[in-house]
Amino acid sequence: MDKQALYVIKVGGNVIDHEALLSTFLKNIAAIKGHVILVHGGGKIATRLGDKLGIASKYVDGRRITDADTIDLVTMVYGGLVNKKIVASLQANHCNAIGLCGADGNIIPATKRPVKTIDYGFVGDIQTSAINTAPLISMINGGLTPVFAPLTHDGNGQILNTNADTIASSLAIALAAIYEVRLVFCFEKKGVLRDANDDNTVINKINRSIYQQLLDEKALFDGIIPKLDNAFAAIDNGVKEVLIGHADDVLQNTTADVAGTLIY
Ligand SMILES: Nc1ncnc2c1ncn2[C@@H]1O[C@H](COP(=O)(O)OP(=O)(O)O)[C@@H](O)[C@H]1O
Ligand SMILES: CC(=O)N[C@@H](CCC(=O)OP(=O)(O)O)C(=O)O
Repeated sequence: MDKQALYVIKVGGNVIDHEALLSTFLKNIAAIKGHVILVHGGGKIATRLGDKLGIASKYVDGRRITDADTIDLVTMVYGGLVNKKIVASLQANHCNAIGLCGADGNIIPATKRPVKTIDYGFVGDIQTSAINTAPLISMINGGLTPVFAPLTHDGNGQILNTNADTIASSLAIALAAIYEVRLVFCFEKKGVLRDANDDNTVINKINRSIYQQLLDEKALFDGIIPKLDNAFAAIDNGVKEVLIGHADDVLQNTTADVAGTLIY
């Protein structure tokens, strides 16, 4: 029997932080025909609320250094504020969303990142083979739309902070045996751009050699690099298609006529 399609969709902090963009995006998510898992970030909001609370944010290689105060902050922001607002908004659009983090149903166990030169604190690394897909599959097949906050757990009661792109690609890989998975990264740009400030310079397709070329040309910086690494990890591990595009194009990116950047 042919596998059913599943869209694993990730939305980032710049969209979540923009009321109008987020509202349109969630309307579109609710309109998608077929199975969807939504993974959200929210780094920008956590940074802003942290500043108000006197918890300064520090990133190394795109990953937040997560000390004891910071893990409490991100648990509140990602697992509470952002996750519940998204779920309520999807419900208002008649999409039967259910809010989760990696600890719920033990779906995403993780290991605290070992200290090498950098101590990332309470940051979790995922082993894709450890993901428990059974509760997710029953939710999806039961008509629910799981909405994941970027939090995992160590199995001993400790919540861990895990990058949302990594959660999305790990879930996509874990579910690729069951579904035909398309992973869609949604952000505030039209795709991977030749010139990061010009939305008219979308690169339609990127393979590993083009990726290396773009790195050599210094056309890529900041979060787009780990996003592409997660995209290639997905493609290398059974995910059928990976797209990087604008949040406004999410509906189009669940069709054959895609907008943005295709990773192949
Ligand atoms: N060539 C590029 N094309 C697109 N974005 C780029 C490029 N180079 C750097 N970037 C930056 O990468 C960011 C996307 O990564 P990130 O901030 O982690 O997004 P998100 O929070 O949505 O996951 C963009 O907002 C942009 O500033
Ligand atoms: C460990 C780590 O860095 N976790 C991320 C999780 C949030 C995230 O990924 O948010 P965006 O998708 O909006 O960037 C963080 O705290 O920033």
